[in-house]
Amino acid sequence: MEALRNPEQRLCVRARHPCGPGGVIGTDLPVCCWWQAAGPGCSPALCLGMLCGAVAVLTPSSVPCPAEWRPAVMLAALDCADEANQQVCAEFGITGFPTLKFFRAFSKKAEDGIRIAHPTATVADLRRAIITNLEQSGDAWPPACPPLEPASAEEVHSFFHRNTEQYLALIFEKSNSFVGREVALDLLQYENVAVRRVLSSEEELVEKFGVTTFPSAYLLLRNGSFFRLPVHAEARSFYTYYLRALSGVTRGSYRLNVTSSAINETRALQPVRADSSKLYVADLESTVHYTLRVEAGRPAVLAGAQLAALKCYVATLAKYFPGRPSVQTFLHSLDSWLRNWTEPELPRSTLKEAVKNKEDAIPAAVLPTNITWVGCRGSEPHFRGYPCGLWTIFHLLTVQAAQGGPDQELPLEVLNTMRCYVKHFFGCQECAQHFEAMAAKSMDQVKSRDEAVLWLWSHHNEVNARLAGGDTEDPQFPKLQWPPPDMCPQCHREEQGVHMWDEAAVLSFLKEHFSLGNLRLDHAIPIPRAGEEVVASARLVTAGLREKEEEERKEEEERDKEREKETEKPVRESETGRPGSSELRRPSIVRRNPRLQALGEDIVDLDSFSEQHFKSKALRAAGRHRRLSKRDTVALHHDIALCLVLRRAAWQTPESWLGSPLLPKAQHRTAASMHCYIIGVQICRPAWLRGQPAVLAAPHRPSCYSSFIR
Ligand SMILES: Cc1cc2nc3c(=O)[nH]c(=O)nc-3n(C[C@H](O)[C@H](O)[C@H](O)COP(=O)(O)OP(=O)(O)OC[C@H]3O[C@@H](n4cnc5c(N)ncnc54)[C@H](O)[C@@H]3O)c2cc1C
Repeated sequence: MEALRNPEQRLCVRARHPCGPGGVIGTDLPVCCWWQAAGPGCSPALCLGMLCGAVAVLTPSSVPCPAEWRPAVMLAALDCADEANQQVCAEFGITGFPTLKFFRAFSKKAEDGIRIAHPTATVADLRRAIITNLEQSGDAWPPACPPLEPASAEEVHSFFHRNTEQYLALIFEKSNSFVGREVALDLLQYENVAVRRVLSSEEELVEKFGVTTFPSAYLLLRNGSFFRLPVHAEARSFYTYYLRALSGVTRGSYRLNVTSSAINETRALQPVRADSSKLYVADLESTVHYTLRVEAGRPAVLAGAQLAALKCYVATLAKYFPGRPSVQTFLHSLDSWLRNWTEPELPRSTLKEAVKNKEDAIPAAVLPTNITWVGCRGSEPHFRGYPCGLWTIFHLLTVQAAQGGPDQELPLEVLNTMRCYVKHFFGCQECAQHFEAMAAKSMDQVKSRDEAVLWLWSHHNEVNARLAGGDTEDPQFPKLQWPPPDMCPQCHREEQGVHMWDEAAVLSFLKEHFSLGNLRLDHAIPIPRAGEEVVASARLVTAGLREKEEEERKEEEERDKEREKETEKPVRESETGRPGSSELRRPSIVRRNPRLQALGEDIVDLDSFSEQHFKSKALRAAGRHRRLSKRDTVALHHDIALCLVLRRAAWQTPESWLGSPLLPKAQHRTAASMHCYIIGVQICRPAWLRGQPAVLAAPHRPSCYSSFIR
C-alpha cells in the first residue's frame, strides 16, 4: 500500500479491491473503508457500493460500480488482512471490520477521519451518511461538489441568467428525503444539466409548477418551458437515467484517465442510424467473422485446450446462432470439418483454408468477410465494435439455448463455451482475466438455461459498472446498468431507496430482445440470393443429371429430347436472362421485397413456384412412358431446389414473417400457403428451425404435405 499526498494536501491512499482480482479502485479519499478479505468483515458491497451512481446494483453477485460521485467524493478500500497494509491500518487505528471513515476535503492527518457508519448499515444509509458529512464540511467544502442545499425561488428564477447549462432539473421533495441530493451527485460528471432540490415547503415554486407529489421532478429549459419528468417510478435511479439521456447531456471533463493526446489522435466515425432496442445482423456476422478468421487464426498452431475451445465455440454457433442460410451452412460445414479433425494439432494455414467461404458450393457456405458495426458502432474507431459484438453474440446464444431445449439440460453449455473462448482467444487479456475471475467465482452455481441467461446479464452489468466513466467508455454510449428504465420499465424497482431488479421481468425482456424477431438486416452485406442460389442449384443439378443420362442412355436421351425441353421449360426460362446468356436472371418465382433489394434478399413466392413446379411435373407425367426412374430423380432434384427456397424463406420465422417489416403486407401468404410453407420447411428440416414453436404449432395439413413431397 502506498500513501500519497495530492496538491490539496488531502491524505490519499492507494488501495486494492480486496475480494476481487486486485484492481486499483481509488487513489485518494475523503472516505475510506477497511475490511478483511475473506473474513467475516469482507463486504465489498458495503464498502464500495455506497458511492454507486445512477443505478446502484447491489445484488449479491454484483461488484459495485466505481465512484460516480468523483471528484466530489473519492473512495478507497483497504484490505487489512494483507500484510502489506498492516502498518497503514494500524496508523489509522482500525481494529474492527468493516470500518468506514470520512475525511473532509483538505484533511491532513489520519486522526481527521470521522467514523461514519455502523457495520449493519445499509448501502442507502451509507450514502446518506456521506451526504450528511459533506454538508457539514463548512469552509472545507470540496471544490468539485455541487450545491446540495435546497434551492430558493429566486435562485430558480435567475438560474439561466447566471449559468450556461441547457437544462435545470428540480427535484421537489420533503426535507428528510435524500433523492434530490443523490441525483445532484449522480449528475456531477455530466455537462449541460444542473440538479437542485426544492423542498415541499417552498410554496412559490410548488405553486408555480403545480407540484402535488413528493418526490417528483421537473425539467426547465432555457426557453422558459418546463415539464414533469415522465418516469416509471418517482425514484433516484429513474431520474438519473432520464437526465443522463437528455439530448446534449454528456459525461464531461470528469471522465477518468482520459489523456488529451488520446482524444486528439482519434477520428470521429460517420454515424449510422442504429436503434439500440434492435440487434443487427451486420454486428453479429462481423463478430463471428472476427472470432473465426482473426482471433482464432492468431496462434501458429491450435492444440489441446485451445483447439477444444475452438471446436466447442463453432459447435455452439452451429447449434444456436440464428444466421442467414449461407451463414448457417458455413457454420455447419465448419463444425463437421472440425469434428472430423482428429489430429492433435491444427496448423493456422489449415484453419485458414477451412474458414474460407465456399460461394460455389450447393448450398453456398458464406460468412461475410467484412466488418461493419451498426448497433456496436462507436463514435470513434477505438470505441465499442468487437467487444460489444462479442457480448451480444453470447447473450444471443444463451437466450437461443434457453428457447430451444429443456431448461435443466446442459445449463452451462453456452456459458462454458464463452468462458473457454474468452480464456483462449479474446485479445483483451485483462478483460479475459476479469471474466475468468467472475466465472470461477459463481458460474458453477448456474442450474438452468434461464439462470445462464441471467448470469451473463448480471455479470455483464458488473463489467459495465466497473468500466463506467473510465477511458474505454464511449462518451456517446455511457456504460449503464442495462436494460435502462426506458427500455424495460418493469425490470426496475426501488425498495427503501435502493434500486432492485425484477429478475423475472429481466428474463422476459432478454428473451424478447435477443430473439430472432428483433434482428435487423440494415447494413448487412448481401450474400447469394435465394433465387440465384435455387436456380443455380436447379440448373447444376439438371445439367449434372443430363450429363449422366447422356453417358448412360444416349439413345433414350435423343428420343426424349423434345419432351424434356417441354417439361423443363419453366425452370429453364428462369435460369438465364436471354437465350445463350450465362448471366443469371432473377426467376419469375421470386418476387423482390423492395426493402431487401439492396441486400439481395428475396421473398420467395411459393405459390407461383409450386404452381410452376407442379405444372412442370404434370407435363412430365403426361409424357410418362418408360423412364420412371429418371423422372423420379428429376422430381427429387426439384424438391432439393424447393428445399433451398424454403430454407431461404424460413430465415424469417413464420411468426416474425407475418408481422415483419421485412416483408411488405402485400406479400404475406394466405393461411393455406403459409401452412404449406411451414410443412415444407419441416420436410427440409433446416436444423436451426427444428423445434421452433411456430413450426410445431402449425396445423398438420396432409394435402400440403403430400403435394410438396410429390
Ligand atoms: C467478456 C468481456 C470482458 C470484458 N472485460 C473488460 C475489462 O475488464 N475492461 C475493459 O476495459 N473492457 C472490457 N470489456 C469490453 C467492455 O465490456 C465493452 O464491451 C466495451 O467497452 C464496449 O462497450 P459498449 O459500450 O459497446 O457496450 P458493451 O458493454 O460491449 O455492451 C454491448 C451491448 O450489449 C447490451 N448490453 C449492455 N449491458 C448488457 C447486459 N448487462 N446484459 C445484456 N446486454 C447488455 C447493450 O445493447 C450494449 O450496447 C470486456 C468485454 C467482454 C466481451
